[in-house]
Amino acid sequence: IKAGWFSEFSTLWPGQCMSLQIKEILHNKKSKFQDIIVADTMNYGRVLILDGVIQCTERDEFSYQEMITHLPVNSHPDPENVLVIGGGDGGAVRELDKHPAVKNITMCEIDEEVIEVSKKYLPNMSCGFNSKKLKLHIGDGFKFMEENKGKFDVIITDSSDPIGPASSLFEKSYYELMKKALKPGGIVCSQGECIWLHLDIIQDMQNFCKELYPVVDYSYCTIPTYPSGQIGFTLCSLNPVWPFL
Ligand SMILES: NCCCN[C@H]1CC[C@H](N)CC1
Repeated sequence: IKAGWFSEFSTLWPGQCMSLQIKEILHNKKSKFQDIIVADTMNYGRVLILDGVIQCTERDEFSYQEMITHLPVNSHPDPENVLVIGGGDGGAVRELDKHPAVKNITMCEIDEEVIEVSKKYLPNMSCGFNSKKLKLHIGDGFKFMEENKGKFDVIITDSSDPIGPASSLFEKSYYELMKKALKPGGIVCSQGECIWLHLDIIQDMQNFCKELYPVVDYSYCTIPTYPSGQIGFTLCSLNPVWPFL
């Protein structure tokens, strides 16, 4: 990558790619898990790129971070204890901290270097790490889930794509684990990919979630720098009665 244009090629969106004009590369280093790049762009502010995939830009991240957090916590009558798997840029925690009913935020992020890079270059997102409600764990969300049963009112999986470190977070066994980690009436909200690109993954996830949770749905937001300009959320609730309030 050099100052000029960054193009987001991936087998997950064949035959298309989003490109951003780059003003300056601020960080470019491999962590234990992935390549981490932060760059300053022409008109999206700073961008975080992991293994060549755009994770968030300062200009449009709010669209995704607000939805993935406020959809579940505003669908729950008393979302006191919230778990975030992933979310190392800090934006999800920033949003959760705003909600008066949220008392405890637990975060489990596998790559500590993403947090350090966000603290250094993405202050508008990493401000979330100043939350007094936050308890931070560095580790694998899958393992964390196995060790934390019946503790959470809401679980948010703010992950990258099902290639590399995040692939296990898109499997049925992970949703079985989350179900055990929820309190009665708990709600799950996960980064759910894009209907224009991943309808097969989405359909498969909706089907296996319906075997586990009484209420399963899919929501989406528009976000210009994600592939096809939008991304969705897989929502599951243990409370069978909508609205859960
Ligand atoms: N907090 C941002 C998490 C990143 N979310 C994903 C990044 C990769 C995209 N292709 C899909 C969303």
